[in-house]
Amino acid sequence: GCGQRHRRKKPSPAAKHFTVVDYVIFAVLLAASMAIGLYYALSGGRQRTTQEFLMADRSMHCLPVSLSLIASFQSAVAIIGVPGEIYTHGTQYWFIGCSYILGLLIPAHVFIPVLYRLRVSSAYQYLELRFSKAVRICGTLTFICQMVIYMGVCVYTPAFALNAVTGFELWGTVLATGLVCTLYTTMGGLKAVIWTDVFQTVVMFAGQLAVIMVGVQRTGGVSEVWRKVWEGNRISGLDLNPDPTERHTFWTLGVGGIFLMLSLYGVNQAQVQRYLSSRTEKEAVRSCYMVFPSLQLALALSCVMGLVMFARYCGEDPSDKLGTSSRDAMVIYFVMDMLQGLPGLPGLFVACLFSAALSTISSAFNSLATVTMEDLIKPYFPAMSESRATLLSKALAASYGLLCLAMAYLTHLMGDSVLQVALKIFGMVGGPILGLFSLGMFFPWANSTGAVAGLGTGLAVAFWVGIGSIFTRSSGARPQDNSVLFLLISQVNHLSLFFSRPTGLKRFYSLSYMWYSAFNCFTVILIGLIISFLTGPMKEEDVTPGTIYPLLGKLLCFLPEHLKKKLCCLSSHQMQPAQHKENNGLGFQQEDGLSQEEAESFLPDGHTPSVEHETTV
Ligand SMILES: O=C(O)CCCC[C@@H]1SC[C@@H]2NC(=O)N[C@@H]21
Ligand code: NA
Repeated sequence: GCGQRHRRKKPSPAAKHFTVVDYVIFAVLLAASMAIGLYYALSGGRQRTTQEFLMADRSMHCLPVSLSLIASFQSAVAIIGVPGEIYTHGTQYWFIGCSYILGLLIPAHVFIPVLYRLRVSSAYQYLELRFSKAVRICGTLTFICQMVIYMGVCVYTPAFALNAVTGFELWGTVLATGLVCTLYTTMGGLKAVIWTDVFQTVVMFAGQLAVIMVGVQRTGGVSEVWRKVWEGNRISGLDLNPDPTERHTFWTLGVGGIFLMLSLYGVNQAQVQRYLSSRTEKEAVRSCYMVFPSLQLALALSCVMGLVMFARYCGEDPSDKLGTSSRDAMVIYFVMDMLQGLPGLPGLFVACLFSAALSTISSAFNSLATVTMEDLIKPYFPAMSESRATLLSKALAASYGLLCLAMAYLTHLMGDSVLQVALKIFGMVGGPILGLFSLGMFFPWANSTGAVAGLGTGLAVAFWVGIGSIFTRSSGARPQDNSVLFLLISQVNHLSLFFSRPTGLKRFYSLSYMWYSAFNCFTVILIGLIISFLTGPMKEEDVTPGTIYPLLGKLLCFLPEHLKKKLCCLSSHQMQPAQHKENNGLGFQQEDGLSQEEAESFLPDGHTPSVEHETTV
């Protein structure tokens, strides 16, 4: 127990109410977001071209880009799910912070240089350059599925949690959030999405900080909180258990988490679009570096919030007070319990919750509209006028908004821990996409057949493990017994009993969901290489310049040049040098000139330096 010195009075019953001030603060958040959307709809180029609407005229500075990068994948799921995780299982999850080092360095020095120099708008254009149009379409469709499901979770989470505790109108909130977000994204384009992300990230941090400060103060101060948390052994040590079915260890979080980060910050369209909207490549790399401290802060705030919550309730089960055993709803209960009687603070936390949700959903809308436009429509309608293309992009953003509301309802049927649901989605779908890009960038022999076969196998295995894990109770979220999904599964349960009889398969299903990204990534690469060699590997000269990252060359950089050339059978010219004015290897003219510093990177005799020197880490 917590060694409580005195019998604490039972917290007041669950029904917490908002004062008018709280609703006003929530309304101010929505209005401010709308205002930013309107501003960018009426200023600059007034969102008349897809270059502006989808790529922010490639003019962004690193500060807004870095805050927008964090906001894109830090939604209400983390704000609610992480404290619930720490409350229940202790601070083991905090070790995911170790994965942020390589999880951001590799995107900064591998993925950004390759993708930025190809001057693409959609990350999946890379797949056409490296492989074929078919591979690009498969990548785009996979990304669309991933983000549509993820969006549903992000819209549903804050509304559900608030409704469970405060009676906050559930579907009215989902509708309000979805509509406001759709409006400012459709009106203001990527510029509005990035600047609302900046504003919403500030609100998000402020809300969490307020809860922590009031919570510590009301739970008897820092030392009292530390004592209770320590005695409740919620401070987890370094768990070096190598067992891959162990849910959270240093390996699943610190190493498995790297692949999760690479799938998000390396190849996910939402993040790639932000890198590509930067003024120069160096600005994009800088924004990636700047993500690190803010991401660690976001992680720390949500973990500390979980510890303060533990100090307050000492591991008590909330179900009697709340009517649901969901830890996620308990976090809201804790917040309302702490902020009760401080007018405006509950409203600030609600604004924090919805800022987290809005900034993620708007990034998803905009990136979905971009890839649909660039990958699925433009190639078939090359003659489409700029104004029609922009109008269509806006219509797409709006329709994705409505689709996301439908997905929110589907989330109603999924497991109970939203954090686990979100991380599983990233692992099951983001992992194979990371594998596809890695196959293309690091293995010159890989061909299109191998890429498609690899992706297909990777997704099939990913869903096999993911769905299978729902049967085996050990590894992850279980749908609530009354949920439709559960009833569906229990119909086939006898099948699963049949499957899960051999321990091997049961162990396979029990793989920690934190390994999904790595496991699925390697499956795609392995199958992709095998099929490529079986169907005739690609030759070095057939590979489009600039689509290969000379991994071998980098790893063996200590070798003398001539040895490297012989060994890596890949000379450094494979890596696209910084683009020259007239042609960017894509066959179409570059809309805008190079930035000053990129232009200066050319040597006086016009020879473009081999990228080796430019991208040395
Ligand atoms: O918050 C969400 O919407 C999804 C859960 C967190 C996604 C991953 S976890 C590692 C990285 N750190 C973050 O803050 N978000 C991503
Ligand atoms: Na967010």
